[in-house]
Amino acid sequence: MADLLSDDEIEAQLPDDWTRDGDEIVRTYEFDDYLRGVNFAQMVGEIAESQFHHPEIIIRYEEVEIRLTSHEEGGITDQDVEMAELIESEHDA
Ligand SMILES: C[C@H](O)[C@H](O)[C@H]1CNC2=NC(N)=NC(=O)C2=N1
Repeated sequence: MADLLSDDEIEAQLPDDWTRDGDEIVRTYEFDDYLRGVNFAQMVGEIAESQFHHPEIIIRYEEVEIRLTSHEEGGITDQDVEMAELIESEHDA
């Protein structure tokens, strides 16, 4: 079990363009068309499976919202930050 991060730790470790929303960290990615978003969601799902840490993925027209929290711990842990960083690195690839 990972430890819950403090408010200061969350603020310090949150990757650029991610925001905190209560017990979740959130980012919305924009795409030129719907299917690029769908493909991105698939890639996020593959990362989630590899890390066994699963975000909420909301697919909308030309945008995908990713919401991360650690359910078992009941808040934000370094697993969420690590997932956000992995997603960022894949998105920038
Ligand atoms: C039983 C429990 O659901 C599993 O251990 C994993 C699966 N994926 C998970 N994903 C997230 N975001 N939080 C969890 O606590 C979590 N737990």
